[in-house]
Amino acid sequence: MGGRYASEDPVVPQLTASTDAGQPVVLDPGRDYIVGRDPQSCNVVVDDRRVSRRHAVLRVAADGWELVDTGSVNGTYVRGQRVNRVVVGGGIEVVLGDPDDGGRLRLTPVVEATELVPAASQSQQPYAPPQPPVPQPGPQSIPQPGHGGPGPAPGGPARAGSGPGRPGQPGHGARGPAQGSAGTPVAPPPPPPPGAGGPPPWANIVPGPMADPRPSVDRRPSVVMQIPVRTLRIGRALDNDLVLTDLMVSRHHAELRTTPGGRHEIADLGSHNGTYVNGVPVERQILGPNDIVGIGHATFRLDGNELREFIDTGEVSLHINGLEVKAGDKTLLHDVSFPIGERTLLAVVGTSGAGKSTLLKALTGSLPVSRGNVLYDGRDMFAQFAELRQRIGLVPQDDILHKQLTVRQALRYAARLRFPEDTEKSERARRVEEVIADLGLTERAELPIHKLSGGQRKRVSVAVELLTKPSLLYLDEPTSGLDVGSAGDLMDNLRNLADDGRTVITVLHDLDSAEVCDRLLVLVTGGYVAYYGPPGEALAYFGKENWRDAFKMLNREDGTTLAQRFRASEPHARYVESGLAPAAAPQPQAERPQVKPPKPQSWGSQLATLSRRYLSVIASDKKYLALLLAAPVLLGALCRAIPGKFVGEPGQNQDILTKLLVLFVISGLMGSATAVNELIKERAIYQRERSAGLSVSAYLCSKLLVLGLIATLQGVALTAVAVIGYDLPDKGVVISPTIVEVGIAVVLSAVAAMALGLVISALVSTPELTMPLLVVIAIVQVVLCGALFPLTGALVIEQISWIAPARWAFSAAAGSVDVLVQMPDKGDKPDPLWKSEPRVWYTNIAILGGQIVVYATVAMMLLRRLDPKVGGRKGR
Ligand SMILES: Nc1ncnc2c1ncn2[C@@H]1O[C@H](COP(=O)(O)OP(=O)(O)OP(=O)(O)O)[C@@H](O)[C@H]1O
Repeated sequence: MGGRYASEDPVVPQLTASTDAGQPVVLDPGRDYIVGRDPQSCNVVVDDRRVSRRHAVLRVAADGWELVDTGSVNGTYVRGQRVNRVVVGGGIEVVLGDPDDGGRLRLTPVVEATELVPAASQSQQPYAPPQPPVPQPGPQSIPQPGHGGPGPAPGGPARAGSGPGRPGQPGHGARGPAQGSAGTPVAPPPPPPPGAGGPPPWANIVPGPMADPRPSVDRRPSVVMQIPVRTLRIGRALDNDLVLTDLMVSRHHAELRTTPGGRHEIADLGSHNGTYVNGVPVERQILGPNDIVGIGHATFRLDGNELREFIDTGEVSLHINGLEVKAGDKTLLHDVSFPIGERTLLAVVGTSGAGKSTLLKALTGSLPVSRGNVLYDGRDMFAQFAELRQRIGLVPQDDILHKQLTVRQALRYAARLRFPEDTEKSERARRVEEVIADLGLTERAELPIHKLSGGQRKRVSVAVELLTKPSLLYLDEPTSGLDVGSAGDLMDNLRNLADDGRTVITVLHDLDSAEVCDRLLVLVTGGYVAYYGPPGEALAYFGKENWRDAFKMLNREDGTTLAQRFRASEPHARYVESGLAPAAAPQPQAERPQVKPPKPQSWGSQLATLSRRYLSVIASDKKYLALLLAAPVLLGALCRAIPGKFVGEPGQNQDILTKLLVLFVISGLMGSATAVNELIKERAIYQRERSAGLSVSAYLCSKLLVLGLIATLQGVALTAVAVIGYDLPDKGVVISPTIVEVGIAVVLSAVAAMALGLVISALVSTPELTMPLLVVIAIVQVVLCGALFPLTGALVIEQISWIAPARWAFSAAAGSVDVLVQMPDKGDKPDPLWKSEPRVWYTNIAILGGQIVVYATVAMMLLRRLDPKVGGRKGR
């Protein structure tokens, strides 16, 4: 069996207790051990005068080994915090007698050496070797209990503290090392040797017990401490009373205060990621006995005079109960229920249009569900989504990367955006290097992402998501487009990520990749579950020899029938029913208000980071940069090539309208062309970052700022090349020399057209649509600028022309160069906007400025419509 320890006890391991002096002591479960200064009466001696003679006791409790302070004078400390009781979990260091330099005691569960044996011996003797099911026609070939069946079902016999967990890890009760504690690394199960027959060794290991539906903070707290009489300040900085070494936590995050009436209140100290009570962000709130406080990856609960703390290191279970998703009258998912244990890799496969992406969207809160719920570590995920969304990582199908940046640059910008503003550069850099190493990207860290292979690029996307240490990692078809080798490597990476202590759920189109998964969910048309269980048993369940035949059958048969058949089956009883918590019956849910994601960074900081990243992206694309610089020069020269002057014989200058027209068509086109693709091409990045707290306005302003700068430089260059050297009136309408006035109109025309380009970019659903729309804008600008025919009094056309930046920019410049004086009088009614009067010029310029604001606002509204409607569920 997997997870076996040196002890006879199937669950609780022996414990090594080591101090700075003397030999480590190995303790067997089953009796109590006294820790203290007195060598006569103590089993574990800590030789320090501040340690009490009999200071604490070490023993096995329901949640594994615990150390309980037995009323010592100077106290017991974990990470500087005085504690009454500590759960050892995967290993912990406690300090006795003084928080800073007291006697150190390291407690580490003993893992048998055979747990870490190399692949060959593992594969010969798998952890819980199932007999490969014998494929036989018809669903009756489902393996029967006790006939080579899998290990204990989720929530069944493998209950907390009474059965094996995942291979190579301690039993449930012995898990959950506190963050920052000296956890014992456990080797993931190795892959089977090439060519080895039968299911892989992990195929039938039931991932984690789930029978106890209580949250981990109740079931297996990492630390239990006395609530201090005074205020307890919680945060990342070392000067806090309770230090959380978690980059999602602000330096001074929250305070637990004792009120004069003896009650306890949690108060947020202006943290970036928020303080939550029962999943809802609070500024301050009196705590009741049932309230769960969430701060970063930590949860707290008051229990009498004790404060229980649990650090979510990723080892949490998930129960999906009766999920139903509707779009209008159409039901996209029908009663989807399954449990997922800790450290599980789940593959979601199915027929085309079966609802795989819909399930992922529902689970990540981007699509409302109409029935059912999801329990994350025993907590209603949708009700507490504001807090729990921070534990979710999502790798969409499209890469969430700026491909021009290097791997390291992309990760550093992502870290800057996702971690609280008060994180040090060095802290972020450390985490970036960790994920680079974890994903095997060290060799490629300085390469631009576009030079990486598809599989490597996907790993960078995964690395971005891992920055914040999510407990749940979702991936949408990560292997699509990859060759078999790269897909296999990527799946091995996912396998390792799950083994390292998180739940990984991936949609797959390729069944070959699913073999390394613990569980397989097969969805069929209509959003029905046709199978949930180990991948190795699926074909036998369907009574087919290969997946081609299985899918033929799944496509042919009705979804309701397949779902009914599965509900009546042995795998359903074994892998679904027994794993669902008793209180998990599907419930219709009331509508809940949407809670905005926390903003880890202030608006200004986001703007600065986004603008810097955008500039880096442009600067690293040398060809694009060269084009941006060359365009105004070449097009300005073209404008110059048009015969005629800006100032000629009064009443005789035929060409002035043409020259001005071309000048403003070019400026408008340049402005729109740079912007029209900008939002649509990075929509996947935007949507992912948005759900992680990106501000829409900061994002849009970063585009306006950088593109506005480009448009300004291009407008100045265009004016210089096209106009310098020509005679202009000595004085402008308002500003002299006149070329400055013309330049202002050109620049504003380019910037307003850029903002209009952003509207289009936010509006379209695919990049292909932008080019036709760009052509439409260009033509509208030409026709409606006023140069081709008189607009004044032309009903409808005149009003439509108001939306064209060229209409106002052209008019402002026309006033500056005295067009009404220059052009021949053809008897047309003179355009009142062309008058060389300050009031008219200011009006033209002000409307151009207004257009920039209006177009930017429209683009922002269009971006906002991409936000998920609710983070969780909607009313029926
Ligand atoms: N907003 C919607 N309104 C109506 N039907 C929808 C909506 N979104 C998805 N659907 C339908 O729901 C079904 C499931 O779609 P989904 O994209 O989840 O399937 P899928 O299994 O991921 O498909 P594929 O494997 O082809 O990507 C499809 O029939 C799809 O047309």
